[in-house]
Amino acid sequence: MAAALQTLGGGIGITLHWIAFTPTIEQQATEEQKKKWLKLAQDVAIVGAYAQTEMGHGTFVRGLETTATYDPSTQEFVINSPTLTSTKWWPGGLGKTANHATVMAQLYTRGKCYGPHNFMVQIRSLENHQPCPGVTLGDIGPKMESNGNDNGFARFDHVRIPRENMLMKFARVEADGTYVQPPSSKLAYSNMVYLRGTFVMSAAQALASATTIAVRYSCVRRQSEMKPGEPEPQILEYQTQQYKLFPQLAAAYAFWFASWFMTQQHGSITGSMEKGDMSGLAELHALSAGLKSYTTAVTARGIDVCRMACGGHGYSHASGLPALFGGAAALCTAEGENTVMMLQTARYLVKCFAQSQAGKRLTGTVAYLSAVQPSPVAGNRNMSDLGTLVAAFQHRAARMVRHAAMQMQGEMQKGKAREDAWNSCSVLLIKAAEAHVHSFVVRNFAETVQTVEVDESVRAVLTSLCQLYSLYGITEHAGDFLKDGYLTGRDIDAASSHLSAMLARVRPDAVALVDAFDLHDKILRSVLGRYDGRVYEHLYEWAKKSPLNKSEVHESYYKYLQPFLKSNRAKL
Ligand SMILES: CC/C=C\C/C=C\C/C=C\C/C=C\C/C=C\C/C=C\CC/C=C/C(=O)SCCNC(=O)CCNC(=O)[C@H](O)C(C)(C)COP(=O)(O)OP(=O)(O)OC[C@H]1O[C@@H](n2cnc3c(N)ncnc32)[C@H](O)[C@@H]1OP(=O)(O)O
Ligand SMILES: Cc1cc2nc3c(=O)[nH]c(=O)nc-3n(C[C@H](O)[C@H](O)[C@H](O)COP(=O)(O)OP(=O)(O)OC[C@H]3O[C@@H](n4cnc5c(N)ncnc54)[C@H](O)[C@@H]3O)c2cc1C
Repeated sequence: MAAALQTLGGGIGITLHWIAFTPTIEQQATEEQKKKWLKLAQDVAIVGAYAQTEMGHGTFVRGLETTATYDPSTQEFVINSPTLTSTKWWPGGLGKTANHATVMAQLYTRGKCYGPHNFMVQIRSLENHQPCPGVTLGDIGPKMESNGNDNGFARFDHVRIPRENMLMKFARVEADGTYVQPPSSKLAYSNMVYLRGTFVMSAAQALASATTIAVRYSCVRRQSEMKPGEPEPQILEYQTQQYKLFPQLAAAYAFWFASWFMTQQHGSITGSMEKGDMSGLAELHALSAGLKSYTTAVTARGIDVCRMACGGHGYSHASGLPALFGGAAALCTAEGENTVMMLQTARYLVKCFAQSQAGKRLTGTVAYLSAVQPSPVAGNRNMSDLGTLVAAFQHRAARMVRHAAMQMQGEMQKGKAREDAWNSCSVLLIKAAEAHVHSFVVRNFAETVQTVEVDESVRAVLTSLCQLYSLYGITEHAGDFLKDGYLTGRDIDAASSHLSAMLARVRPDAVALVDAFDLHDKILRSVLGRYDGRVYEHLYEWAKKSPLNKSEVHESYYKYLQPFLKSNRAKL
């Protein structure tokens, strides 16, 4: 049943029950509270939404307006939407599906505000699914994609909930209204860190889906003449088609491996946090925010490249690519808008750079910032060597982080306030953070292909894919590598020719590489990407099922076209 609900479309949105509501109980509820709600959620005996974003605030969580005011006389919290802009807006499943929600609200007790905290609120009757007293619910209307999901709105008119409905694993309010501080105020945000981490795998899956569709179709589709008089070639024989698709295919593998690292990091750091060691939280936040931002942005662009590479049929919903693009586009905004998330990573990098300047030895994903020499040693580099490529990306990132941080220091030395200096350098900061995440993805890709337990012939293919991904990144951002002479023009030319060689080397394994994602036709939902390659027959069958083909002459002819034609003919 639960699995069936997961796939239900048509106004039933249960995705967020699984990826946000239930994990929030797991991560933010006490053991007592888990006994009350966790099994109900896991067995889908209740259906929940994660209600944080409001009409007026999504990014700035500290600016949320919904209030939860503690009433010690009844030991209840009063949940209220004081303004129109405080209306909860966007949460998946909130409109028509969920009967519970974890509501993020500003906590007030004894007249003082303690900032955003999570509260469990029943929003619909378990008997007849009608909204509970004081709760107004609805769907926010059609969206770019995912219209099977009822992203909804909710308003609360002084809705009373028991004190025990505050998720109190970290912070709590005692019966007399005393607020007990959490180890870190950011622990209330821990589920967002978790969800951002899962978006890295969603991005990898989405890009894997798109490249599977486009590569398979590019082997079915024959078009034009490569040589006069010869049969039309598979469009995948064109180097331009390989240049479009293979870097996206390589990125899908890169992001898949990055999501493995993200999952492992999340597990290990949250494990330490359970024992009271918060030292890894900052790195976890910076990594999850940066990887989510970088992988979802590259994925959305990459899916559209795959769509365009499939010509007109790529633009049809039969391809599955428009829906994938719409979904991936959502990942760029949801769970922390990409710009804001990359700025969070930049904030961490500037902090680490300052620590490194003060002599601290950096560790983890920023360790390279301490190690990289500012003065580059130019020379003929072996641009097919993975170690050389990784070092180039780390040098680029270190240079850009140093440049952005020094620019900011310069602005402050001119008398600017830190916040103004930050804002006037934020484009540089974003580019530096992107370079940092890019270097992490390349390094992780290289380390994974060198250590993953596979047959040596498979390792050789993965190594070519990693070289292709890295060389593509260098040629696409050549200026960053040339700027301080770390790479020379000859190096960039060498990178370009190696990239061409990699395109040709990956070509024979391209179909095997997408088949390895093992995405069933039922998941791909694409006529172009069918495993059996029978595109044309199924394209025709798909079109015949179009609602417009239910009648030979559509009713619109009689309503509009016929009278219009008649009146025009009458004027002749
Ligand atoms: C095989 C299948 C094939 C394909 C299928 C796959 C994919 C298909 C394609 C797509 C998928 C399909 C459809 C897509 C549809 C929908 C997507 C699915 C689900 C959507 C779910 C979405 C849910 C949500 O959006 S929930 C709401 C999310 N909201 C946010 O994320 C809000 C973002 N804002 C914030 O987090 C914060 O406001 C902030 C920006 C971080 C600022 O916080 P704050 O102002 O408090 O902090 P400061 O910036 O001042 O920094 C202070 C200090 O705190 C540290 N900090 C901040 N946050 C954290 C944190 N989370 N953890 C730890 N530390 C944190 C920060 O670093 C500072 O530290 P220092 O002072 O030391 O520097
Ligand atoms: C498909 C989908 C599903 C969603 N599901 C949920 C859900 O289940 N639960 C939930 O609570 N929310 C959900 N959301 C809401 C989502 O979390 C917010 O849309 C997101 O956090 C962005 O906030 P916003 O929409 O208010 O945009 P804003 O924060 O207003 O951002 C608008 C623009 O302003 C820029 N900006 C904002 N702040 C800064 C800054 N400090 N520096 C630089 N630029 C800045 C942003 O970069 C962005 O370009 C969903 C959204 C979508 C699209």
